[in-house]
Amino acid sequence: MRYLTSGESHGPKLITIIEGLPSGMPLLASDINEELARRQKGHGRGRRMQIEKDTVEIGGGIRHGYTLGSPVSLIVENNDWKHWTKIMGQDPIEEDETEIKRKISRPRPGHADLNGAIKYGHRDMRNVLERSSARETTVRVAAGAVGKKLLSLLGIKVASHVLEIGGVKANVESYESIEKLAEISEQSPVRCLDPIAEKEMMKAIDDAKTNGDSIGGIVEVIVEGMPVGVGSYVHYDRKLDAKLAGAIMSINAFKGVEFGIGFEAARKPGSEVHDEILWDEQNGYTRKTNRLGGLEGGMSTGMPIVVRGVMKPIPTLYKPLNSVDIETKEPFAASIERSDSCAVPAAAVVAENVVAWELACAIIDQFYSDRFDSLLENINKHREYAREF
Ligand SMILES: Cc1cc2nc3c(=O)[nH]c(=O)nc-3n(C[C@H](O)[C@H](O)[C@H](O)COP(=O)(O)O)c2cc1C
Ligand SMILES: C=C(O[C@@H]1CC(C(=O)O)=C[C@@H](OP(=O)(O)O)[C@H]1O)C(=O)O
Repeated sequence: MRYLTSGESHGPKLITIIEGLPSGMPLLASDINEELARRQKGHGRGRRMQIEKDTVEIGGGIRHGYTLGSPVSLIVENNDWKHWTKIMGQDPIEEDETEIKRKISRPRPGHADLNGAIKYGHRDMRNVLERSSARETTVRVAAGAVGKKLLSLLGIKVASHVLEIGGVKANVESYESIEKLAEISEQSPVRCLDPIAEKEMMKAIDDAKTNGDSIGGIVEVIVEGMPVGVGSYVHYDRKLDAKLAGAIMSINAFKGVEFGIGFEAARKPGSEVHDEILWDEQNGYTRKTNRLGGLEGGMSTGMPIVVRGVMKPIPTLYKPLNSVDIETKEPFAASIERSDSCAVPAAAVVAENVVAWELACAIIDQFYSDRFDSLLENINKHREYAREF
């Protein structure tokens, strides 16, 4: 299964085409819109989120609430486009339209601007920033929501929460159930399970905004119900942990990823890292602990998958950073019009959906069928086989 996306941040629309979904899978626009609305929330977002109200139009691939097995195309309109029709217009422009032609020649530190301009030969860096913007995560979430729907129909649940913002850590040792975790994080303006940390996180975001600064954080995605043995140890590009790490790292501003106890493993002896194997009649093989986050040898262990990602602070700051104008080569202090001061809560939703997509792809690869009903049958047979192994 794969998807491509197209669209610029202030262009008319964002589009994704998903190929490889089985036929006969229930799928509604509302399944996707729910995830899109979740991505738009969170304390610390800028004015753009008040302009947009992301919903999908289904361009093809679905009939009467079920997938057809043909490519599914999803389209999200940019409400902001109406303010940008001249600057982002697709037709050639006249020589004297200087206002519209004004080029962005000042690269913003921390963005794709300078490297992208050099790579593609753009002297107007708008040609870079429009596509490198995290606006594109809208349609990545739309595709991820389809993956998440497929997983849920197979009994696999995905949820996320925020562990840290601007150095404020949530005190979360355990969670009651994945449903409860999803419910509590959904109610929090920063998607945090710890009510004390939640308030401190919100204050940290407000302080950063007041100071013209920005802050990052850590998000955690948890997956329950994955069958054992998905992914593979036999070749590098079939390793499930590598795919999940790539998916997290592909989110704008993400700079690190870890599974289970993650980097802490470097500081502990093996006896405190590896998960002892247990067996009982009802469940088959399980683990005494889940320090390795549900992954061993590039495959799922059947325990919950626990993956975390680190988001750097938003690079566009009201407090200007120094840069160099590519036309004059003169230094300047970057000034900006609008930006998020913290997008960690929104990024948790993005992380949840890119993880769901990757797992859905791995499941389709392994239990392949053109039909959803036999995909479900294949996975259930595998679950039974693993239990009796
Ligand atoms: C949900 C989300 C919202 C973001 N909003 C902004 C923003 O308002 N302003 C900004 O400068 N960067 C924002 N970013 C981060 C930039 O898109 C990102 O840092 C930039 O594209 C450079 O990519 P890199 O940080 O991965 O190297 C956001 C990222 C995410 C995931
Ligand atoms: C539009 C979204 O996020 C945008 C991501 C972003 C960036 O540079 O990544 C910059 C901002 O764009 P704008 O300058 O239009 O306000 C954010 O609002 C979104 O998440 O839907």
